[in-house]
Amino acid sequence: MKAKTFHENIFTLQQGKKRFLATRNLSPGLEVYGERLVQVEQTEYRVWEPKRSKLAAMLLKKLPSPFTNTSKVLYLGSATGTTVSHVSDIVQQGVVYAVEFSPRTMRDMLPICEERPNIIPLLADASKPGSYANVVEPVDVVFQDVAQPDQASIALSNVQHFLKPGGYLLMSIKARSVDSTAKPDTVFKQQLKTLLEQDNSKLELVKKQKLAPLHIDHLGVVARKTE
Ligand SMILES: C[S@@+](CC[C@H](N)C(=O)[O-])C[C@H]1O[C@@H](n2cnc3c(N)ncnc32)[C@H](O)[C@@H]1O
Repeated sequence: MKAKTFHENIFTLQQGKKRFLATRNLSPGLEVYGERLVQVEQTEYRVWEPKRSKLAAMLLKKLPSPFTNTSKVLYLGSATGTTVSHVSDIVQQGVVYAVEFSPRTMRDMLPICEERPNIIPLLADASKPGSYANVVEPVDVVFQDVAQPDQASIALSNVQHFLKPGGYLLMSIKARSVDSTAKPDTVFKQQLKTLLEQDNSKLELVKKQKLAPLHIDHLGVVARKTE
């Protein structure tokens, strides 16, 4: 098995003709959700399955990754922490503020936070950023995967509260969660308009890319805050 740097703490592992995306394990010896651990030379990696993670799919689809080893990240829609744990691997010296509004789901993520001190769990509604403004500091990256009808507005209000100028928003827009009757392309256009064309948006589009076939009717978006 060979490990090749993909970006910062993100790697591709090559075994014969098979390639896997993986992150460097922040908690060696511990898996988080049943993912494969792979040792290459002195380093342990956690295999990151793009079918289970919109963020992994976005990176594989060549959307740019703004993460560094020290990034501060606001993660909206953390669910049980599957992808959050990989972000925790990627920003080893940084911090991940992980927002989830379902108490049951959040409860499943808490054991992960005990092993990973760079994750700060926040039981909160991402559409009310003021409710966690006393905890979250200005961040380098906002990642959003809440699958809600008002996804773009939720992303925008968090960007306005927390994203540093020059920072990046990454989001996955799920067309069917916004409007299950409209054509996905119509939904994507309308959500991008909300995100980018409001007077106070201050976001410029860097790249967008559909995530099919890994995630059907999802659009991955990367935007940069201009000021
Ligand atoms: C598609 S799942 C996220 C999957 C996760 N990002 C991953 O890759 O492991 C969406 C999550 O967002 C949460 N969610 C939806 N609306 C939310 C809101 N307004 N505030 C906080 N969490 C929300 C849901 O409870 C659900 O757990």
